[in-house]
Amino acid sequence: MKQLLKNARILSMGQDNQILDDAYLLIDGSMIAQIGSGQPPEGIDEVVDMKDRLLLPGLINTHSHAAMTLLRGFADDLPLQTWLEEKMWPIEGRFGPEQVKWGTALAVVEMIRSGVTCYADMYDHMDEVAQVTVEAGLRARLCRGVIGLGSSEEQENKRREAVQFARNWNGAGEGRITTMLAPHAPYTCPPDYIERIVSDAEDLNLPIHIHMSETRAEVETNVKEYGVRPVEHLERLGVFNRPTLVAHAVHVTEEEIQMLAEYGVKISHNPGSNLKLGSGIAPIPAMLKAGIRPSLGTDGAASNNNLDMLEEIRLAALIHKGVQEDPEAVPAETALRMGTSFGAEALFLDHAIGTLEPGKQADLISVDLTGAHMQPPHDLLSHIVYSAGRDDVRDVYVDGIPLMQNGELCTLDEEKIRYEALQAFEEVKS
Ligand SMILES: CSC[C@H]1O[C@@H](n2cnc3c(O)ncnc32)[C@H](O)[C@@H]1O
Ligand SMILES: [Zn+2]
Repeated sequence: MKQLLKNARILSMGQDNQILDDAYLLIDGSMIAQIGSGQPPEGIDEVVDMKDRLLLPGLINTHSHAAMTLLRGFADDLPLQTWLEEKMWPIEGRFGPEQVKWGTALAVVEMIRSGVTCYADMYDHMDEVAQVTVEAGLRARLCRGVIGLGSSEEQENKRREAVQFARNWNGAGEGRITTMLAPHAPYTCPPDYIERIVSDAEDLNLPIHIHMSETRAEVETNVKEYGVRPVEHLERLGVFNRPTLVAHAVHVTEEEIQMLAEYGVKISHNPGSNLKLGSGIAPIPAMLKAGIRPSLGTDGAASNNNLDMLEEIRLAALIHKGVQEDPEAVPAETALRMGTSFGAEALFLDHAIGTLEPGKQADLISVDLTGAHMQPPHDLLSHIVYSAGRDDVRDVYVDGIPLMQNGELCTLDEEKIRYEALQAFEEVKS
């Protein structure tokens, strides 16, 4: 089927950031076939008028725990370890497939509404996450996060489950679902366990996703237990010999940044979560100088407390300017790339998504340009980064399929999801 989105303004985020005016984007099947200005092609099955809308690549959330929407506001204003050990892990221990299913569905509604077309998720009961994602039509890189603090039998069961999930779902949903393996963190997985997971990742030819150097306390504990900081620790365990995406990387030195750059390790910067948990601020300007292209993630809704990628993009553009006392620390264009094309690279999907270019999958969003806060419309990239809000997102397409049109969800029953999610939370709250 051929769909024509016409009368639009288009920000492709390809090599340059030029905006096309009075432009069209032709979708053939699941892919972008043509982008141009002026007279649109003929022989179209469906035409959508995008007057007063800016088309741009879908936003890519490279680190989340979707089902944690059920725990939004459950425990605020605590440091990471207390928050995890005393609040999150006890209630997550009572989560079953129903909690993960409806918590994830709620997250997926929130993400689509705020312009996310692809997300990475690390959690438990991942069959539910994958099923919900396929039904919603979103794209995702999914992994069963494993915490190796239990008996060796428990460890092995979780590892087998993670491998099974990664094998079963890689390529599902007409290729929209891909997978990874995820040892949760150096402080929750013993070294030999991480090594076994690296070897599984090699066997399956899949990337690794892991939390790393999120807090100063984590780094200090790692030094006490293993004699080295987390970056060197994971390097010694062979993690970086695989394509790897690390979440956070807040407490990393210049030398460590150099090492991560040399190994081509991908970074998911989670400014909202890091600020709320008081973890610190990742040295993003130094990473950019070293040639790393950091991506952006929300983390779970219990530490953020939303899944709004436009907010993460704005935070990334603002906080580093403040910390560095340098308004050029993270320019607007870089911040938007962190939420789009750098996100695609972080999920090893840049051959398919991240920019609007012929030959790529039609994963795109439209943003309404008529709001008072979007005037005058002379620098639209600036407005997206510094001014737009999630309610400005009007249309969301993945693989050329509309998931939201004119603010109406096309694939999900939002009211039912809201109801079921609250029920699922009631069952586990004590
Ligand atoms: C084993 S599934 C994922 C696991 O990660 C926990 N989690 C959520 N946010 C964070 C964070 O910022 N750092 C470390 N771990 C986090 C979540 O509660 C799940 O237990
Ligand atoms: Zn996380």
